[in-house]
Amino acid sequence: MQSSQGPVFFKGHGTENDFVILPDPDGELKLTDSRVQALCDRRRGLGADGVLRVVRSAALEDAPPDIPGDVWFMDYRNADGSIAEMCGNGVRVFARYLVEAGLAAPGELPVGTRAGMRPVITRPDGRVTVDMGPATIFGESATEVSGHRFTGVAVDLGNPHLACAIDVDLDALDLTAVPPHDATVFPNGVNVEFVRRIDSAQVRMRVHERGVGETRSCGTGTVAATVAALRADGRTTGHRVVHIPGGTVEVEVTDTTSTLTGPAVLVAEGRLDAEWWQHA
Ligand SMILES: N[C@@H](CCC[C@H](N)C(=O)O)C(=O)O
Repeated sequence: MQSSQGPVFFKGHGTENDFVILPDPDGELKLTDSRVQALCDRRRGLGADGVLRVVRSAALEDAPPDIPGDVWFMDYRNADGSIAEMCGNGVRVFARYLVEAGLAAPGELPVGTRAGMRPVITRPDGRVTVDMGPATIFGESATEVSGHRFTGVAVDLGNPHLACAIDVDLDALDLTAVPPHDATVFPNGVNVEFVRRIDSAQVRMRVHERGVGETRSCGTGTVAATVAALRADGRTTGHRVVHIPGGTVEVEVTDTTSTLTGPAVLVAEGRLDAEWWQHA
């Protein structure tokens, strides 16, 4: 059977935070909320936590002013169609795609995002490191999940996080619903992380992502969680290995920036059916 030919897509993931990648160098695709929702739907679409549109920044109608015109821009959407400023796992998968597609040379490359430029390094072993910029604490807040009240730090990584260092069984938390949060601290919603210390070098984390639900990993979330874990150990800088349900990443927090290192995998490529895309 030959289906009518719609846009090309790729599928990839970073520690099982999965994405549909849509190459759109000249900004020609009309990426509506309902198309994003259909693509990300695990039954009627391809299934993913989010969509990464690959567009030249010069072709973007609403490019942030600090993004040069000649870089590749990661236009990120959550599974519910909402736009987010930044995605730490997404930007690593995005860089892997650029290199595999021959659009960038392996090694160091700059990626434009709504949170600003993010320098990325692709490594021969398949791991990708991204400079996530400063992880800025902008307050303290609280949430309540499974009968427990948790306090945590509000962390800005371009997108908003509430990261709670906790001392209860992580697996016992029900993260099905959006954790309640203070809308005066987080007027645009929030990603909520729960992080538990294993030892002085490692932590475990679970996350409820804004615009998605519980995911198996969140790159910006692992950095926010590291900030909270370091703080619980009386530190503001340091390195942590972060174990999430979808794998393991490494985070370094310094006085001026933070880095995230982990795998980035492409698993498939294909074409959307033109009729499906048109009606999505
Ligand atoms: N999974 C991402 C974060 C994606 C955006 C987030 N859901 C938001 O709305 O801010 C990551 O790896 O950082």
